[in-house]
Amino acid sequence: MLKLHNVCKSYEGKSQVTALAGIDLAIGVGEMVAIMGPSGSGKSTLLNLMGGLDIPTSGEVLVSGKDLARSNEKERSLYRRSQISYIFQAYHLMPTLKVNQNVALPLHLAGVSSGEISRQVARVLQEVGLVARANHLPDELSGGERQRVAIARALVTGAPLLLADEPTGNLDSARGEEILNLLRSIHRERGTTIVMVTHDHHAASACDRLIKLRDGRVEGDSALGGKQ
Ligand SMILES: Nc1ncnc2c1ncn2[C@@H]1O[C@H](COP(=O)(O)OP(=O)(O)OP(=O)(O)O)[C@@H](O)[C@H]1O
Repeated sequence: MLKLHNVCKSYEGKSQVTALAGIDLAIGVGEMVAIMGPSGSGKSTLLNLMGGLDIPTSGEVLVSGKDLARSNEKERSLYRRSQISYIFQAYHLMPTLKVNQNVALPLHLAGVSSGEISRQVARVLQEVGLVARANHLPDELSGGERQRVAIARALVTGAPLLLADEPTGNLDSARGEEILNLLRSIHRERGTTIVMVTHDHHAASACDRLIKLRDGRVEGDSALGGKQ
């Protein structure tokens, strides 16, 4: 699904920072992959390149054979809308919209009809166990519930690749476990490919594969059991 060839990313500023220094990786359809590494090792930069939010300084980011690095902004925007969904540590929900409106947002932006939006939103709220909270505002919810809203919003478009940046980073271990179980069941039931950046070894152990970064390079790449 995704192949990176000799990907480098530098940031220009007062001094040049090399965030990624030659990454070679292939991620297959239906994999659930954890990315770990020390602070500053390039994890978020790598996730942004996979999501078409940024382009590398050199190298190729191939999606189904097409190079995102050589695509224009319009093509990358289409890729982001149709292929990618994101979840973040800080949820990034719209505070003035109710749960069902937050989840509906990507479908509104895609111009989907209101009948279809209602059906899809009801379906994903059921999937994440939040039907009873549909008319609540985000600040009336617990952290775990907010992350489940963010997951519902990510699922509603049916994108095949879910990118998650520290999805359990703000949660206690019980709530974190619920989110990991939910991601695992999405992976199993829908076949969604999931790439998750985490600092937490327990979260990583929910995945099938662990990629370790250090100083912008792949330091390790190994298969994990993946909890069933
Ligand atoms: N927009 C930017 N401008 C300049 N330097 C940046 C920018 N974004 C990231 N960097 C630098 O690139 C390197 C990699 O950053 P990145 O955020 O990818 O690391 P990370 O592994 O995700 O770190 P953390 O675990 O702390 O979030 C760091 O040295 C960082 O300071």
